[in-house]
Amino acid sequence: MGETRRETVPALEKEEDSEEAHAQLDIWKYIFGFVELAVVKCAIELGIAEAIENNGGPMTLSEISSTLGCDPSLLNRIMRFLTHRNIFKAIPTSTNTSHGYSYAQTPLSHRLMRNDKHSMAALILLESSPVMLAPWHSLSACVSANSDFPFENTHAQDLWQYTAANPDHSNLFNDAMACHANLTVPAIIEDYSEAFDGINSLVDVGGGNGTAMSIVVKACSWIRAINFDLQHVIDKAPEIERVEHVAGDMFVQVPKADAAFIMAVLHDWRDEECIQILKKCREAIPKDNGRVIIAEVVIDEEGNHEKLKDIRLMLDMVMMAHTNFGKERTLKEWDHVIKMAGFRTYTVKSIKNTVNFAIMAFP
Ligand SMILES: C[S@@+](CC[C@H](N)C(=O)[O-])C[C@H]1O[C@@H](n2cnc3c(N)ncnc32)[C@H](O)[C@@H]1O
Repeated sequence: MGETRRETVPALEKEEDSEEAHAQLDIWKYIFGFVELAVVKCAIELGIAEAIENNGGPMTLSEISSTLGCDPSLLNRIMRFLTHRNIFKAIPTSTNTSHGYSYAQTPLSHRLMRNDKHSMAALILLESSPVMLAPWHSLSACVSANSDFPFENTHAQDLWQYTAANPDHSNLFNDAMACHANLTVPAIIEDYSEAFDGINSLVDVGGGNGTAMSIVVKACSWIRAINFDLQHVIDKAPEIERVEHVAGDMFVQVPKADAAFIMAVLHDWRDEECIQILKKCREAIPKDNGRVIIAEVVIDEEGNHEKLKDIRLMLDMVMMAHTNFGKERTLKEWDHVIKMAGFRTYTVKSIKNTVNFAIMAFP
């Protein structure tokens, strides 16, 4: 019998092989990265989650397709894709004559409903709209030439001019921001209620349609709130008890209050503009015991929570595509703008289950 010889594979070669194998699979994520967004948008537009919810329980494919007026074989493939990603749950059902599935809601599918308290539908519809997708095609031109801004290059106006001139897009944008507020503000109140202690009046700078302040005044009955935004946004804002809507320009003046709240606004602007906005917030609050509550992402260079870090880095890319100079900031970058705006001191607190932090700045 001949001797069997076993070659020893050097560790480095093994590692390279495994990296190669991972790359071969991982690259598909990037080739078809858009598919998840497109199919989820399709599910929202069809109203699949609403149909199951209105039914009061799981539905078979033929029940969903007849309710929605869809082609059953195409819908079957959509449902197979969505259940594979745990967006809906497929429950095996069998009768004497057939085998199949019933489809049930999951926490993720609830987020695809337009009127659910956890709805993210408007945010998905905004990000998947042709208006917001088109600028991504100009990202490399912007980075290499460092001149053209993707959104402005595509639409000949910046995001704020575009929303002012296009009421439908403005409505979609404000509804999407309301989803963001519904997600983030209760989390801040839950995790950091002290932020609102001792405040009788609060102004939300760039508050959109007032969703954030409607949540705050409900949770903190002692607070009277001002929702401050551009005229065309305020014109469409619904009436909210104990919330006064005020139109204006945050670069000129912010309405006076005991404290200012500013969420997902500063990341739209470059440092010089941020400093200007923060100075206007500082002027709006009392010198001795006022505070500005900044709800924003902090990019953690070290990154100890990979999933959240990934979302924060994606948001930074979104800022690049949709604003002229906007960016998500590291703690060092926040330190710079807050100090340059004349604040004496500040605290930073991460908010559980959200990508946001609450930075409290004191004049
Ligand atoms: C990204 S949205 C954030 C909305 C809201 N704070 C939230 O987090 O859901 C930015 C907001 O800033 C408002 N904004 C932009 N420029 C402004 C200005 N010069 N003065 C006041 N608000 C402005 C926009 O209309 C928009 O509502």
